[in-house]
Amino acid sequence: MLLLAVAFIVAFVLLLYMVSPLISPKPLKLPGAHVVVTGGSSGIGKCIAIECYKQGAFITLIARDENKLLQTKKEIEKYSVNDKQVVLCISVDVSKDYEQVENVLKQAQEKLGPVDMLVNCAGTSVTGKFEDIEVNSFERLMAVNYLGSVYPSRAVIATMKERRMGRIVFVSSQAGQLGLFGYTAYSPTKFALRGLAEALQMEVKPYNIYITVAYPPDTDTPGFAEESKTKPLETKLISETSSVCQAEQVARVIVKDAIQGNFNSSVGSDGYMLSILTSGMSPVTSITEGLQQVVCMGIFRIVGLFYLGSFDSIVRRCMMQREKSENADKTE
Ligand SMILES: NC(=O)C1=CN([C@@H]2O[C@H](COP(=O)(O)OP(=O)(O)OC[C@H]3O[C@@H](n4cnc5c(N)ncnc54)[C@H](OP(=O)(O)O)[C@@H]3O)[C@@H](O)[C@H]2O)C=CC1
Ligand SMILES: CCCCCCCCCCCCCCCC(=O)[C@@H](N)CO
Repeated sequence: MLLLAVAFIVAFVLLLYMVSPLISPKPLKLPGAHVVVTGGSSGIGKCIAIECYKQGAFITLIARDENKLLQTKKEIEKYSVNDKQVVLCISVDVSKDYEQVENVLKQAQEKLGPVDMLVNCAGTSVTGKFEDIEVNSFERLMAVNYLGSVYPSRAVIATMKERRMGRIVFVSSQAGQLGLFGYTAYSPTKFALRGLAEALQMEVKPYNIYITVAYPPDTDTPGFAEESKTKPLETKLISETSSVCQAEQVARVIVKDAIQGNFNSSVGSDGYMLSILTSGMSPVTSITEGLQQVVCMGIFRIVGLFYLGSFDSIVRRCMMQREKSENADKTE
């Protein structure tokens, strides 16, 4: 019996080793590469653009607000490593009209060459209780966070396939790995990116194109500050389980994983556990990653159950508090 188990494990490891040449992509070279960053004028997207620019890439920034774009362009240009580098700005809404997105990307490619890496970082959030969130917010978030990632990706994929190279990054969220109080409108848009990424990766892997899904924790950005203004208490308390990250740090990790062609990109120990725990049937990009998933998944589920218990008790406590203060108001 024991022998059989050992034989099975040895065979399994051998099998993993056999397919390893197929699953370890060659790193992308950033110097001289054309990197497009949607949502590149603020927060995580801006830091990703800076990180790539520092490594010698040519950058196209996409966002709506032209002033913010120009201001960011100036900021990024301070980090140039050679005098040929260019930062191009394009003002467009990534979620409105596919043809418009396709056109602006065509223009960007005429100026800076074919896109080597596309980072889909444009996104926004609305928090609140399910019944308090406006119905049109559900639609708007799906449009910006999901379709706003589909459109640019759809517009660059044909050229990437022709060139048999490329990277596409989807910026999801830890809230795209588990559903939490307050995120009924936001989480589904980030879960959707994972489904898109898995299906697309299977299609484009033979063309040497690699997809990365990033799952950042709460990160100190203008978007996060805005979100925090109206966040329910429950969401705040639950989120405090993990600390707020700096955008520079998150960006460094995302760029490193994208260059390497890792399917999964996470930050911090919570991020690591969540990614192992939710790896499901996602593609694996290294043997060590596969082995870590096999070994750790069960243990992390136990850890996760404790987290879920504490989240439930936060939600219950908040409800009781609220009822108490409502009753007090009534008797006054
Ligand atoms: N900060 C956080 O805590 C976390 C954020 N994330 C995700 O990371 C991404 C970036 O977040 P963060 O840096 O906080 O966001 P910010 O709000 O700071 O920046 C958002 C960027 O996206 C652009 N953008 C928004 N809507 C559109 C649109 N319709 N078309 C084109 N551009 C648009 C904005 O420019 P403009 O408004 O001018 O168009 C801006 O450049 C988002 O997808 C977010 O969901 C994930 C986990 C945690
Ligand atoms: C073993 C498992 C461990 C699990 C630990 C879980 C910790 C949960 C904290 C979740 C924080 C929510 C992040 C959402 C950020 C986001 O996308 C918005 N801020 C966007 O603006």
